[in-house]
Amino acid sequence: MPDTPTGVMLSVQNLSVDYAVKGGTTRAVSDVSFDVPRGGTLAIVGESGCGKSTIAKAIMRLLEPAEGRILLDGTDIAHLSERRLRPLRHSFQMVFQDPYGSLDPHLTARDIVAEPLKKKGMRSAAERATEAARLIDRVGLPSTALERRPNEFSGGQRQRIGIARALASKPELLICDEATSALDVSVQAQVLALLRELQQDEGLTYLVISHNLGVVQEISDSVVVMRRGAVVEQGETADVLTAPTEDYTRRLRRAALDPSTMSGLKPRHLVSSLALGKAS
Ligand SMILES: Nc1ncnc2c1ncn2[C@@H]1O[C@H](COP(=O)(O)OP(=O)(O)OP(=O)(O)O)[C@@H](O)[C@H]1O
Repeated sequence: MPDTPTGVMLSVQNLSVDYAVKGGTTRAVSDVSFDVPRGGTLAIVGESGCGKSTIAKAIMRLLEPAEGRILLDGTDIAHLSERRLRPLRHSFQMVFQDPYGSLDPHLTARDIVAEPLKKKGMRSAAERATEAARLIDRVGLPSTALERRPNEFSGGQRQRIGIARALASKPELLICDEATSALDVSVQAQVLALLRELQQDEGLTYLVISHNLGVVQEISDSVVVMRRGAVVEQGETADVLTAPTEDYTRRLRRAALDPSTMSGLKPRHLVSSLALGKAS
């Protein structure tokens, strides 16, 4: 389509998002632009309240932007009606921070993963069960997990179920909103390793929302640093994190290196070495 650069899966152009507040609106995100190449990973990082989740919600079209364009594989979805959006919905999926809150506690893992298959039009219950079993295996869980309910899993295992559910729609773009934030550092590393493996195998494109520079360094090719709803700095992750040009990024980096903040910026090899274990 017209002005999406070739090979770009997601192009966010001059995005602004408002929230309705008493007596008017407040601008939470202002004039944000970035491109995510197909098969690549872009991270959005910044302190609490800087607008990261608002951007994710706008791309998921849980919110309608005030201004700007959101080109998904060339189609501007910023203002599409729900009816016109519906056929595209499967292609962009989200993995949430709180895997417990986002999984229906009454359903088994099989039913949780099978639900989007039904929505997608897979009519046969037997086919859905087979595909759910394949996906549960794909995310590194044993087949005994299929019959269990969310409260019978650890946080890392629940996050794997959330990932399997997202994969069931066969998405092209996965938005991970603080997807590993609630997990211990070693479990976090395992989930990041799984996400990387899935990306290599399935050619997925990732938008990763995180306040944790360690996660950003571990998983992303490029990064957008945000503050108070606006972009402060953006570029290749290695460049931005090793030689930030902005004071704000330098402060984020210092905070991440300070053990008392627990943010955990770690050399890549160290996080990778933690990633060798299996599903926790
Ligand atoms: N429903 C809402 N109504 C009004 N203002 C909101 C609403 N949701 C978020 N905001 C405001 O928009 C700004 C951006 O919030 P957002 O949740 O996107 O930040 P964030 O960077 O994701 O923060 P965190 O890391 O804490 O989740 C904040 O100032 C927040 O207070």
